[in-house]
Amino acid sequence: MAAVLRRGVKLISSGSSQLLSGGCKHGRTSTLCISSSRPSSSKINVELDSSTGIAVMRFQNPLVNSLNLDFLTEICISLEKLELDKSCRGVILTSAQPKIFSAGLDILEMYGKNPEHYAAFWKSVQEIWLKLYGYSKITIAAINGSSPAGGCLIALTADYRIMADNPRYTIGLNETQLGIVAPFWFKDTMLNTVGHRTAELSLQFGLMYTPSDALKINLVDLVVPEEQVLSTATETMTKFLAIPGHAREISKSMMRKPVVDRLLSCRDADIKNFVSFISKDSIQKSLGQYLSMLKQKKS
Ligand SMILES: CC/C=C\C/C=C\C/C=C\C=C\CC(=O)SCCNC(=O)CCNC(=O)[C@H](O)C(C)(C)COP(=O)(O)OP(=O)(O)OC[C@H]1O[C@@H](n2cnc3c(N)ncnc32)[C@H](O)[C@@H]1OP(=O)(O)O
Repeated sequence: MAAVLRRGVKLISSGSSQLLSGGCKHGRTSTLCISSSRPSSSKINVELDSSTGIAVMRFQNPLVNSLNLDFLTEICISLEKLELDKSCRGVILTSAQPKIFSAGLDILEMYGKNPEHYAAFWKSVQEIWLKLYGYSKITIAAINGSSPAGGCLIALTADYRIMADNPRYTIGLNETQLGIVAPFWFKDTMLNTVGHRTAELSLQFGLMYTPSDALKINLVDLVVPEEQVLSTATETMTKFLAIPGHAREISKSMMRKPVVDRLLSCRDADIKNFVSFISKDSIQKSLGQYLSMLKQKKS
């Protein structure tokens, strides 16, 4: 159930099974409607401040915010609700997990499963990208931890990226390091942000960047002390909000629509391509080895 935190601010815990359709208004505070059952299963929480119109969406999928089917679905539903909610003007994406923004796609969703599962999973990856890259409202990524691959993609879809100044955190599209290939729309999102040559090197080597290096190549827009990431995101959002909304929105769409349309024109083929690629023995072997490496790292 939504709980009032301070004047005009509501905390919204949302498990995908708990979300009801449509937004609703409670007095002065606009928020999402959810049922009160099993709030502990929520993988995200959303705080919407109706006095500023700024929503903060925190990812909280232990341990590392890896993007599995349920989590992706939950994020997508919440984004949709915020997009429909007139009192929301912009969304800050950040993490409630220590040290990690998002570990990217959940490798277990792409390993040892059947083609139907791979297809459903990839469809949900497409959905989140289409929703975020084509999002009408302002989005800012407050990157308070590491952000490899799909985590980097989520950050790349935002209108602005602010990263915590901690050299232990890295960000980038590291797919080739896992023996897999970032699909064309991951590539296009990167290319639109950092330019052709940097994207080419970055994708081939699967480079991960420290915050200061990410700033140098414009992968992030700002690096600030960790404790200032959220406040800086809020300040930046206020600057975006000062721009006439329709003009900003059309400009955003003009920049992004060709890339969005490209995926929309071949969604089914892209799913087929993914399923056939990920099902290959050699790719499964690479993913298996990578998972073992992640586990061994601990011991
Ligand atoms: C021609 C082309 C056609 C079509 C396109 C085809 C293919 C494209 C396909 C896919 C694209 C994929 C994009 C991706 O996002 S792949 C995922 C990439 N992610 C990573 O490489 C991150 C790996 N993880 C890490 O680097 C680290 O875990 C960390 C920095 C995120 C966190 O480090 P910590 O030291 O804090 O924590 P760990 O002990 O390492 O991890 C804890 C726990 O979590 C498990 N885990 C970590 N990341 C993932 C993940 N992405 N998926 C699933 N599980 C993950 C890790 O194994 C640990 O588990 P245990 O506690 O040991 O059980």
